[in-house]
Amino acid sequence: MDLNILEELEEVIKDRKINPKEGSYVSGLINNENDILEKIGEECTELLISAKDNKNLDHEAADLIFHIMVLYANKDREFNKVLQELRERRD
Ligand SMILES: N=c1c2ncn([C@@H]3O[C@H](COP(=O)(O)OP(=O)(O)OP(=O)(O)O)[C@@H](O)[C@H]3O)c2ncn1[C@@H]1O[C@H](COP(=O)(O)O)[C@@H](O)[C@H]1O
Repeated sequence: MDLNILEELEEVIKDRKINPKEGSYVSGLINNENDILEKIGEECTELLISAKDNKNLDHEAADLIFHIMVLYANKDREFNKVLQELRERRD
């Protein structure tokens, strides 16, 4: 499993927060937690529909994970906490 992509993506998201970039999707969304949460709500619904239709599941799951990562960056919370949480749940 390629977990490096999560680290790379987290770095880009954090950088967009500190150094806003013209035309950047992340820069436009970050710092506005209500917008981020609204987007996560939409992405959850899109994931449910795609699962029921058996269509675009990977695309929609990636969208949801990405937006959760934006939320974590906005809260200055390491996404690694999620991975740690899963690790701690292991039997
Ligand atoms: N991984 C993503 C990523 N995933 C989803 N999105 C955006 O999230 C939005 C999702 O919106 P919607 O679900 O409403 O769907 P949509 O607009 O119809 O587009 P789809 O994604 O469904 O095709 C789209 O505008 C996508 O472009 C992303 N935008 C950026 N990234 C990463 O973030 C990095 C920085 O991006 P910028 O901030 O734009 O430079 C990029 O290099 C990418 O690695």
